[in-house]
Amino acid sequence: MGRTLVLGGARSGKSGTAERLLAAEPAVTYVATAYPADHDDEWAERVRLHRAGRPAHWTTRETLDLVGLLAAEGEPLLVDCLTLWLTRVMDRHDAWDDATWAAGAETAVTADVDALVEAWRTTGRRVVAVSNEVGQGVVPDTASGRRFRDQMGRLNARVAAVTEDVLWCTAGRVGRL
Ligand SMILES: Nc1nc2c(ncn2[C@@H]2O[C@H](COP(=O)(O)OP(=O)(O)OP(=O)(O)O)[C@@H](O)[C@H]2O)c(=O)[nH]1
Repeated sequence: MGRTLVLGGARSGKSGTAERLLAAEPAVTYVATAYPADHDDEWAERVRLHRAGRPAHWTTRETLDLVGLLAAEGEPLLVDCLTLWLTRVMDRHDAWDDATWAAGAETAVTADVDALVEAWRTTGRRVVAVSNEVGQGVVPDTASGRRFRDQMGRLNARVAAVTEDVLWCTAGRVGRL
């Protein structure tokens, strides 16, 4: 049992690292928080390759309901990834615009993040989550980009604070934080 957070940048090897951690499990639920494969052609091809690369006995769930899955008992979960989860939570609450952010979206996003962190902290399942480190590039030139970067950094830090094992992927190599 236990929690593992796998952090890194794009194409750093995060997903493969997370999959290898659970390779010996007899059953795994892969939780895809990304948009469904009909999002666009390039995305559909990526999703197809990811699916083809996963063990055939794994189950795939496409959902944002991480809290529900973490609260339930069951086989290990591989959550890929917290970055798309946050993106879609911000979409759902119309959180990109300054006016809507101030008018209630900040409160709604914060409540969802609080619930996720608490569910992650208290889960009894073996869980591995992948997340992107998005704060090491240039400062985004839009307010919404800077807001996302800040929210993502805080979410990663809050999840890491209640995680036994935090791994860092870069250039296909993995280190332990
Ligand atoms: N909707 C959906 N998304 C999936 C599925 N399998 C994988 N994904 C998504 O694919 C994304 C990860 O793939 P990439 O974007 O290619 O990975 P990356 O972050 O660039 O690179 P790595 O660091 O190597 O993982 C995650 O957001 C997953 O949710 C699936 O079956 N359905």
